[in-house]
Amino acid sequence: MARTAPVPAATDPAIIRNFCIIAHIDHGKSTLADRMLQLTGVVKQRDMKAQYLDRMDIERERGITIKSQAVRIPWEVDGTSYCLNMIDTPGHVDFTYEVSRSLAACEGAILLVDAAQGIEAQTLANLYLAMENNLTIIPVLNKIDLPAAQPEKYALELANLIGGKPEDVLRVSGKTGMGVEELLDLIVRELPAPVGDPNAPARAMIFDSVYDTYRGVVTYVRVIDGSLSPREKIQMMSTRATHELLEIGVSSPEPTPSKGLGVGEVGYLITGVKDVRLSKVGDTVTTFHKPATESLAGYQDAKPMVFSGLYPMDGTDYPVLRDALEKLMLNDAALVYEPETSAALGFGFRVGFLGLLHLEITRERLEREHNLDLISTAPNVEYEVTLEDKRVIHVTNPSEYPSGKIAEVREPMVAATILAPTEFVGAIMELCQTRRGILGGMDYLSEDRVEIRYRLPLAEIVFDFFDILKSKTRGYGSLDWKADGDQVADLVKVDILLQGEQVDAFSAITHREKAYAYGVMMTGKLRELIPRQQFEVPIQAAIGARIIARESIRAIRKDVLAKCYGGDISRKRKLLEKQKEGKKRMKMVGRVEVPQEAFIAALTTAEAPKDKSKK
Ligand SMILES: Nc1nc2c(ncn2[C@@H]2O[C@H](COP(=O)(O)OP(=O)(O)OP(=O)(O)O)[C@@H](O)[C@H]2O)c(=O)[nH]1
Repeated sequence: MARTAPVPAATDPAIIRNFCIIAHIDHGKSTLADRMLQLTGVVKQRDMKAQYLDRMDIERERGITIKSQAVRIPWEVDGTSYCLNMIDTPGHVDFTYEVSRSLAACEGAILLVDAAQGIEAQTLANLYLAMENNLTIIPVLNKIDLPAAQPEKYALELANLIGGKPEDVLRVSGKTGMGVEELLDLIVRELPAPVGDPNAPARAMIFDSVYDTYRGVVTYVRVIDGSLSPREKIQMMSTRATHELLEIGVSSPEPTPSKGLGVGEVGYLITGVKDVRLSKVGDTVTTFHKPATESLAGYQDAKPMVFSGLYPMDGTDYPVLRDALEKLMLNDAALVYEPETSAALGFGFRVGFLGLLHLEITRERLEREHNLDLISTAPNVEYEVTLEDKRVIHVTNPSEYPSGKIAEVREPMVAATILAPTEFVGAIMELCQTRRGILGGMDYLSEDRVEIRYRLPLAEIVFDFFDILKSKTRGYGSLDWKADGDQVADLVKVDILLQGEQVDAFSAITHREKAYAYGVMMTGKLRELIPRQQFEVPIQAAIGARIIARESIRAIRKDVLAKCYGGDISRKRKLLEKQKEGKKRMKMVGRVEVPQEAFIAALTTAEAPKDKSKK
């Protein structure tokens, strides 16, 4: 990596401005950030690649930002050189905690809204987070170069939302660069300079922590009080663990060592630790020799919300999966896992994620970076089960759900915000109602757009809720949610049995009223997916000993030689060999042969089986 001369220790806080850009997904945050880097000469034209800050391949391919980064940008206003620190925030709802820590590192936020789309659910969620952190907000309309842009309409919407005049809403285009210089000027003029006590014991907040193969964990911090210097011994206030500061520096945007970081500054620390868990987002860094007594507010441990079993398609890949998860964990403090076994799927892991996107990204990284083929079981949430003897257990896997003696079950809830054009209100309410939602309130943002708030069980939205919302609102609906306590729920475990044998991978915890629908759906699906055997195979769905749905696969003797007339023995042998090959990929459930594909298809296709009369 290219490194320039060390930057001096401690910049005068009066010339520092720390800001982030907050926006709904795809409203152009990364493009605007790129344009700023280019305009200020931080990144040379020839080095510019689209979305400079999105470093991970998957991020770039999917066009989403997962990990935040901070970049120092010089900008001159009225003859004074200012030092702007731009902190990039992840844009997806799964990473709300990381967003909130990035915001806490700033004094101000650019609230970026697509001038052709208007305010969306994450615009609001991020705005509320920024307000909770007392940030100064600069409203900006982006993509005004688009023919479909309606700046007048949405400037009014924004002004109504945060107070102020529509004409004060800046209009820019991250694509053409229009308005971006004015925006940089506005950042200097409108945002307050950081304040802190330079003589107090050091306190710096970690807002990001990433694992780098060559340098170990790189920790991004914002100094609140005091200062940090190279070679100093630092201490993490949550764990009291101490590390030596091997390198300290700023990103501009390549890592550039500095002689220290003072009040209000943003930079990175390298201590040689190899596990991001030792340097957690939200934690306070202080020095060992002059430790602060009080850590900064807002620290919390990442809490997994969604659990899924991950199994290698090929059982011999289990050690590869184990090593891959171990490696990934160094890079992802939110990931938790433990080994589990399934009679149907073999050896695997139960993995906890922040949300569905986190699950998808993790799975994709495992498959891509470690060349693995994986099966993931249907995602579920964590239930708190109180038994009759008062013992409390936490269930993240349906097969661990106790079969009786349950006093109470509690399920996690979320507060969801949905934004959509008013014509879809009926459809959205219907969807939320069928998902056991309770309407919290409704506000009109403008004549034709409405914000609807629901309290919903997390289990009802983790799987396909967003996709259905999108299709019911013809793509216009947006969703954001955050954890909102828990509630007592009437839940049951539905088991699926093949010829009387329970298949653990298909068990599900559902609301009592939905158990029947799940049973019918799963038995129907399996009837289509499992090939006929030489005997009849009953497929049943059961709650405890009570059968709630039943299908059966009729018996057939599959004669692979039927097509072989004539006496060509070598051809016959080939066919028999082929049949044997196929058998290897079969799993035995009791006497029933189930192709691996049937498991995967049953676990991955969410929709109910097609009309059976066609078969
Ligand atoms: N016409 C036009 N298109 C833009 C502008 N800014 C961004 N885009 C396009 O909008 C899409 C999304 O832009 P990104 O910069 O990736 O959006 P983002 O907000 O960073 O997305 P996330 O990282 O997923 O939150 C891309 O296809 C951009 O090319 C703009 O000013 N004008």
